Amino acid sequence: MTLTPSPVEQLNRARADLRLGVPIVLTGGAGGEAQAQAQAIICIAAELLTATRLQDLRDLGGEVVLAITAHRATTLKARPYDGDLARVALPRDAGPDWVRALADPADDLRYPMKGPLVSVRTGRADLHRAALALAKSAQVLPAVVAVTVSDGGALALRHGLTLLRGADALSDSLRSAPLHPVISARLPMAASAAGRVHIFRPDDGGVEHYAIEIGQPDRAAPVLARLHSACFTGDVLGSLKCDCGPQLHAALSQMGAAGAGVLLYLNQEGRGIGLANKMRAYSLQDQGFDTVEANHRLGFEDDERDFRIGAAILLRMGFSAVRLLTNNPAKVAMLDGAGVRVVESVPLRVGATDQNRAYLATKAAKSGHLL
Ligand SMILES: Nc1nc2c(ncn2[C@@H]2O[C@H](COP(=O)(O)OP(=O)(O)OP(=O)(O)O)[C@@H](O)[C@H]2O)c(=O)[nH]1
Ligand SMILES: [Zn+2]
Repeated sequence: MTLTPSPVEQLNRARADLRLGVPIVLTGGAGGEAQAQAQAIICIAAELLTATRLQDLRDLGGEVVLAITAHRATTLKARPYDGDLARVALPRDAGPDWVRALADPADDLRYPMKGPLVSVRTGRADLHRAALALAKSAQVLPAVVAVTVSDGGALALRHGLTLLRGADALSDSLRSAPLHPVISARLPMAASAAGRVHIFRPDDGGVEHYAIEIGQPDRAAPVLARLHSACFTGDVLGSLKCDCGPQLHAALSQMGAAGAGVLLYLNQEGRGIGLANKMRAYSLQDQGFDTVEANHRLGFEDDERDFRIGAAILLRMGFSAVRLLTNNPAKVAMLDGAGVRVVESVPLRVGATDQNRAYLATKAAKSGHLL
């Protein structure tokens, strides 16, 4: 029936509910297995948990766990029995503050002893894994409080909760939404009077991305291109902690001077973790952790970006080969893997400051960037 939300629409509701602190219900069985179909969890984003909702979860009668990624578990010395994640049992007397202290590393150094933490090793973790992927896509901390329930469908119906069926296969749909062009308009810029901004919107209701086309690049030849990830602090505020602002402006100037080029402005703030989490990472960096360690302590990978989005936009615009302005070999590999041929990697070394020297050195040492 067309009145019923599609799985993608339902996914968006779930993402919004997680950001609100409203519980969602996930059921398994994407592969058609009866055993997995019977699996269900109800979960709430840890950073938004209230005492009342925690009590409601306890009243369901099952074991309440906090699912965290293996990176966060390692910091907390909790055993990640599920490989890439751990399900930490909530002690009976633990309240929302205890949960938040586990999810959020802000006070790790002030209160280092949080354990001993006991990880659950029985039962399946597929749905917890899906819930963590959803939390990342909602740009909240990757930590969810969850209870396994027997009839997820009935529970969701009874309480008017968003239900995600077949959620054990969620990670793929979260990452590969197709995009469609919305509008494009002329924009004269300092770097070039012949600028044009194109807006692309993903079909899954995720954030929009932009393409800035300069001049009239020849679609039959490799185009001078840049995949730029949003950096509010660097691009807008002129932060000295990174090199993003100078890279953005240097790339546009180079394209302006060449008379043609395309710069994708991808809304993947903070290497895909969102601005709030990036500021959490900055706060950890002030405690002495480097950019990679800070991401890990928060429970994220070093880099959560998906550059296939960039490839999809380039292909949609008719560009299948690029001369890519970057110092990041991972961008080259991702584009190549996604069907856009990188004929040349053009270094973009600008914006080194006393304040970002250590940051750039860490990216070179740990993330494979070329100095
Ligand atoms: N999580 C996190 N993100 C950061 C930090 N500093 C900068 N960023 C983000 O890192 C991204 C940098 O993007 P880019 O300049 O496109 O990428 P890059 O990997 O440095 O590659 P090239 O600049 O092409 O060499 C932006 O999304 C910034 O917001 C940090 O300390 N932590
Ligand atoms: Zn930056």
